[in-house]
Amino acid sequence: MPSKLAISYQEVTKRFGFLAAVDDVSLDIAEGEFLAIVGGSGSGKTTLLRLTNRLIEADGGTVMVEGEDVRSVDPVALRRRIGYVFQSGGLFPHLSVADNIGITPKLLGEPAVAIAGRIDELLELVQLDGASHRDRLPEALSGGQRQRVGVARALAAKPRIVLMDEPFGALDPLTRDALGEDYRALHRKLGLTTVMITHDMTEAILLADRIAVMRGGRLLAQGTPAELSSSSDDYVLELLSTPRRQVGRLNALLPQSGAA
Ligand SMILES: Nc1ncnc2c1ncn2[C@@H]1O[C@H](COP(=O)(O)OP(=O)(O)OP(=O)(O)O)[C@@H](O)[C@H]1O
Repeated sequence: MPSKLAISYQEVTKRFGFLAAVDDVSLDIAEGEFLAIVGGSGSGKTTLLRLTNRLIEADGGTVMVEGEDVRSVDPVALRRRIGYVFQSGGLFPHLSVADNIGITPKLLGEPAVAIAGRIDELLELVQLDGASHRDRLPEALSGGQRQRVGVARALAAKPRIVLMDEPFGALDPLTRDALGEDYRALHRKLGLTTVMITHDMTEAILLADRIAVMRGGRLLAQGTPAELSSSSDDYVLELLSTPRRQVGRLNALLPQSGAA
């Protein structure tokens, strides 16, 4: 069944000097989809994300968001429509948790009472206890808590699209796993479209509906994990084989009756 597109990259190119950081990329992301972008360092993942909300401008091709060419949309208005979660949370260090979360609604001129209610709702949504967290500064939070606040802030203006740049990369594996699962549940519950960059193919397979693989600015392959496993590209197959190799090694090293 054809679904509406949340984002469509059409032959998009972005150069920095002689380097094509994003090189002729065409990719459609349907509304409600969870897409992971996987690729090595410098493969163009962040550049592609930043082209989506006009943090940078394409040199060639077209980026469409919800049916509109982003060039025809005011960049500030566009950014308020699209949530963005940074690797390190990207929180303002001098603002409390509540003020960090409420900053976009405040800039949009929403009444203070509505913003306070929204902050409570968002803290609950990302499973942080409001009473003990809302007045803290980011420095008084763990990495996982900071990322939860980062997600709450990205959702504050009720975006339908959320872009995430390695949101869970700096966390310990257990927190990372828990946060990934929690975010996936939020994505479903709120009917979001999510584009998440990750270095980790296992995370991509576990969380995303579809995976896009980038290398040297090019989109090498895209599809469900099952579709990617029939790719003819060696790099894609190598990336996909990593989780399986890890499972094999773990199974060999851990006793079968070990903790679940
Ligand atoms: N503002 C910039 N000026 C010059 N070169 C840039 C700029 N931004 C990115 N690049 C270059 O473009 C290429 C792609 O960078 P990008 O940040 O998109 O990669 P990435 O896949 O997100 O990498 P990582 O996983 O390390 O974050 C890299 O070679 C990078 O050095």
